[in-house]
Amino acid sequence: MAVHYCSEGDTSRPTLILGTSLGADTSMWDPQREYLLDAFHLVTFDMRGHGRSPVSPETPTIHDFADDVVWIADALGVQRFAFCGLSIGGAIGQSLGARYSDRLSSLVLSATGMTIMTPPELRKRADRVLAEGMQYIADVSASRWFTEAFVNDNPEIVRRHMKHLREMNPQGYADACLALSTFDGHGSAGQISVPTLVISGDLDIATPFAKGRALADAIPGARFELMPEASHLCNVESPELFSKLVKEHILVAG
Ligand SMILES: O=C(O)CCC(=O)CC(=O)O
Repeated sequence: MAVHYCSEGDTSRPTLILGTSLGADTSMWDPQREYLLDAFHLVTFDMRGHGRSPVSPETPTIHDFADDVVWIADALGVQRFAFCGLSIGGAIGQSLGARYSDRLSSLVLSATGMTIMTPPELRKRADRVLAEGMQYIADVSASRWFTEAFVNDNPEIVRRHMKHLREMNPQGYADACLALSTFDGHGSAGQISVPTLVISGDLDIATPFAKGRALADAIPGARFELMPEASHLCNVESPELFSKLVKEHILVAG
């Protein structure tokens, strides 16, 4: 389906599409511009029901979100692209890797796993935001997304992320929770044939790094990198290291 996207930089460079976490919008990738625009044509997008994208006409699956990424590439006239996704964005990356290897040059799967949380937890979250709105999830998310040190040192950045979460459409958030609740990459990870890097933060409680390591072990030839003193939004907490890992992996993969 048609979703909102931003295309930046020199389109003659390799295209890198960046997929956000649950409850985030394209601004999640602002810290990467400084480090990645010199090497890539950068594309960011809002998932269905997030940011400026419309809510899905039906409850989406992770494959639907992945199909939207291919829709964006088609709309831009891009045949082959690299994809980097974080958390639910990493689940979307797994779907792309297993189903669209002809379109992908390489993959980075960050702060993610073959499953994320449990189906009952995700269904409960979806029910709760639909009943109560986004405030409750905004209240608990700062400590799940960022280390305590980052929250203390960067109150304005954390406030901006929580504001977006609080103000987003509960239906869009609930739909993405339900999509994640039915996703299980155990059966498909072995089918991913593009060069893949898995990145985890060592202090991530939302998607603990053991999940990232297990994902890397399940994908033929995948490499695993553990980021120190980093939590879930490790791209925001340590933009320089995160971007360096992404850039090196994609440029070496070619
Ligand atoms: O971030 C995601 O895409 C899914 C996991 C999540 O929502 C992290 C959290 O529990 O806040």
